[in-house]
Amino acid sequence: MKLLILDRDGVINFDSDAYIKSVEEWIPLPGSIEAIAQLSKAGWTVAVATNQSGIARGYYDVATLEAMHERLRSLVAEQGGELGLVVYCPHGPDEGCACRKPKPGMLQTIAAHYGADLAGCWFVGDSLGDLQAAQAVDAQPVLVKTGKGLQTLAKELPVNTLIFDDLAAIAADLIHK
Ligand SMILES: O=P(O)(O)OC[C@@H](O)[C@H]1O[C@@H](OP(=O)(O)O)[C@@H](O)[C@@H](O)[C@@H]1O
Ligand SMILES: [Mg+2]
Ligand SMILES: [Zn+2]
Repeated sequence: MKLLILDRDGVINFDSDAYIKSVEEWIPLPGSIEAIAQLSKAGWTVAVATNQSGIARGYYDVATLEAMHERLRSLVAEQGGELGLVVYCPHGPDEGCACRKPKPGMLQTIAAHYGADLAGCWFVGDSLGDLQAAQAVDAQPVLVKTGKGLQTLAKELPVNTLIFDDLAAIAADLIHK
């Protein structure tokens, strides 16, 4: 199956060092909603794997987080597309969970949900941890220059990392391949 997995903050929406703490603070990056809709209309299943330590830190609650994801889902639907499974890690960095990136737990959850193989599956992120999570399960690490992407570009990346300007460029590449 054509499965594409996306990080959320810095890939789909603007990120902030102060965390994205409300639906009002959750603002799509230019072209990202259209990109997801076009991919889904072209037969891609688009899923999301996002760290949300703001939950553990008490910055926002699960209901607020899910309202953000409902907003995302409805915006994609308005463009005629369909968003797939959204998986989040609500834990803090010191909790030792299995789901927080760079651990690949969320990618594995998504793959199991769809009965899909992660080998070579594109996982698009803006942080090194996203790329490392992909690498851990032989998925294809893909870096975008939005969000924290330009800072990440200056770090030592997994050798096979693909680099794109933004999610719209990824959609154009995958749809017109
Ligand atoms: O990029 P994704 O995984 O969708 O979500 C990242 C967010 O959960 C937040 O992750 C935090 O990292 P720490 O969780 O504090 O290490 C910081 O980088 C915040 O700026 C960022 O908004
Ligand atoms: Mg991110
Ligand atoms: Zn977790």
